[in-house]
Amino acid sequence: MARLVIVSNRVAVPEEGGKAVAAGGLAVAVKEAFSSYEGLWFGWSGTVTENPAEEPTLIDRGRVQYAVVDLSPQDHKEYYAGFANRALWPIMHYRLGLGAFSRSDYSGYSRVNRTFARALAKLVEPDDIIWVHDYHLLPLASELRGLGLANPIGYFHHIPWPAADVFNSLPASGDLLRAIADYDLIGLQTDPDVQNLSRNLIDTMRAIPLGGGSLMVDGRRTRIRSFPIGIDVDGFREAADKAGSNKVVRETIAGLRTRKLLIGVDRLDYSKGVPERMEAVSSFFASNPDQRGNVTYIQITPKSRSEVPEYEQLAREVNETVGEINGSLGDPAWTPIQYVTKAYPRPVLAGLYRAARVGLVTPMRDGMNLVAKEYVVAQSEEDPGVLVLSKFAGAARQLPEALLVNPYDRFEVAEAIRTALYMSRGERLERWKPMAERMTREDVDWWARNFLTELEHFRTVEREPPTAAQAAE
Ligand SMILES: O=P(O)(O)OC[C@H]1O[C@@H](O)[C@H](O)[C@@H](O)[C@@H]1O
Repeated sequence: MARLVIVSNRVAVPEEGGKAVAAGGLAVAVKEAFSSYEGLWFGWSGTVTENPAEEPTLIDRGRVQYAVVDLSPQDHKEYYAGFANRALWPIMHYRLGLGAFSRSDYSGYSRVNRTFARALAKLVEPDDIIWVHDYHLLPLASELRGLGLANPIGYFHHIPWPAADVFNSLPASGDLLRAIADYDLIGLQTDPDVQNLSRNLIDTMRAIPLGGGSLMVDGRRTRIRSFPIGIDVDGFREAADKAGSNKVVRETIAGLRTRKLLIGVDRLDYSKGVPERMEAVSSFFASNPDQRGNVTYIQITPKSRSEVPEYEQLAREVNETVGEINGSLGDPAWTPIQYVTKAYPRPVLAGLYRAARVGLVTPMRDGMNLVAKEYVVAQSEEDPGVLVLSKFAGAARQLPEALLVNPYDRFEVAEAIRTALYMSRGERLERWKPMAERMTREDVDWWARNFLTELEHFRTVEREPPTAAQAAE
């Protein structure tokens, strides 16, 4: 059986006995990819230690072997908290003002990619296909090629790929564009992301388009295509169906009494637009005073990347915003915003989504946004709620029946909340049905299968040099 090797910064090693760990979107998606392969999942152990071992720790769990490496404090600071999350993350999310580039962080990022490649190369067999995930590992294929690996290597970028002028503001952008072309297949979330990267490679690297998404860059052929990531629809729907028996869900619903629920669930990240959303909810109550006391907004926002100063600052800003809004609008019998920073497991979230009349998913920019998809899938088919979705989330392309909003315009979002709350059941059903069908068709399995089927081609056909006609195109 052909082996699949997955590489990602975070690795979700299941507990012994097959019990899955609490997993984010990336981990669930990657797990799905192993359903038709055996193989290896390589990445950071999540541990930071003074003297990390050079060899990865190997953990066997059935058909998948996990190979994890620790990071030194310097690696963690420069590679993860520094270049990946203070330079690449803001730039990829179009937040030029938040980007903090440092040469030492970039050299740490390059060093960790090199160290990962050296450790991984020893574990890869000639027949393996390799699938690398996310922005922490842009140069990995290039490092692996430098060590002589000729295996098909694919890359999936979970976050947005910005327009050339934005990306090229990053001082290391030229190196990264050169390095990314060492992947055989590059998967992005949406077609605009594909256009942004392809255009940049053509204009900046003089790449030659070969048709069908293929480009010749510096004598190497790569293909760029969109593969919108999906969710585990069956698992999520089942969780929502069973959620009524969950204590947290039951008590939350009981606490609402007759109030309608607005829900937001996001990692605490400035790309998610949490304070902006709170301001929009505040505007809604300001212009709809009759709704005060009739609607509750629950915002669940687990803390994230607290070691990065911009995230610490955001945590303070959100606390202040919640305090101000609750203080000025609330009364002893009603708190407009219930804000929690605890992470809840899937059954609780699925139950809360189902109970919520409105799902508020209003990122300032997002590669895809799986919460939007989960909210849709969790709805009851008799009485579905309404999704208010940012037009700057990749998911908006697959969910055009949602109420699409500009998250920078708090009044537009406030108006959409009002429309959602007053929407008839007939219109809610009409909007929800096509979205639910699309989510079911385009689920995580569809996503993984599409990417891997295409990556498999690179074992043979795609490696052949372009014909004269293609090269002249
Ligand atoms: O791994 P972190 O920094 O805690 O962030 C959580 C996840 O955030 C996602 O949005 C990224 O695409 C993932 O790669 C990442 O793992």
